[in-house]
Amino acid sequence: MIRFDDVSKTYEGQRRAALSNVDLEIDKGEFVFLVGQSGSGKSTFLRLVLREYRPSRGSIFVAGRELNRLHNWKIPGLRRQIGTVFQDFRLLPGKTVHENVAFALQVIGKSRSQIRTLVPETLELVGLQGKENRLPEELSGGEQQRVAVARAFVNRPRILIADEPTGNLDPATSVGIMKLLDRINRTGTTVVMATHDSSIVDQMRKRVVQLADGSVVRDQTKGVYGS
Ligand SMILES: Nc1ncnc2c1ncn2[C@@H]1O[C@H](COP(=O)(O)OP(=O)(O)OP(=O)(O)O)[C@@H](O)[C@H]1O
Repeated sequence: MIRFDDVSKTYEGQRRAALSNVDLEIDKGEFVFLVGQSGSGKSTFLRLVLREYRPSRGSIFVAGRELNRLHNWKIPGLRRQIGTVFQDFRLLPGKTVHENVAFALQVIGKSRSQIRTLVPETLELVGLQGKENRLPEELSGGEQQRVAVARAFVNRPRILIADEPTGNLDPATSVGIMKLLDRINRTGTTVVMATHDSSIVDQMRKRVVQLADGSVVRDQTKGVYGS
């Protein structure tokens, strides 16, 4: 589903590479934690998958596409296959829970009848039924992150990318969000999650890829946070 072939990325004006010589393959349906110290290259990896940047060297394949060869006009099509969740939720503040999730479908041209089915179904999946008409400010952090997960998943993407999704949540709430991501993963969606949350990684026992200074230094099935 995602393959990096000898990928390096040096940002403009930087001397040191943010990623260097990364070879990594993530199969369909896998759940992978990306760990490593701040600045080790986790977000850079995720941003390359989204084609927010191009690699300086090497090839990246995502959902059957070689990203170096992807025309700019095909980038929205790529991103439709990839749901994203971030630490800071990124909800639209003036819109209700229902509107936030529906908006993700409107922008990709889904019909009103599809939206009428998919949004309630997904809000139920994330446990937010009954809260459809609330505004983000009327929700707890954990609930806001559930909205963000619903928005990322409502289109049933093939890949879900999560960058520190539990970074702003307390431990009990974080466990709830992880159960949700696990459930989404069990539907066949590939999940790649960058995190500093050692207890979550240790509890879940999924594949762990560790980066250090832009290189993969550990790739462990059913891994733990620290080696
Ligand atoms: N837009 C950018 N321009 C220049 N350098 C960047 C940019 N984004 C990241 N970097 C640099 O690339 C390296 C890797 O950063 P990256 O954000 O990928 O790390 P990270 O592992 O996600 O860190 P964190 O855990 O703090 O989010 C760092 O040295 C960082 O300073």
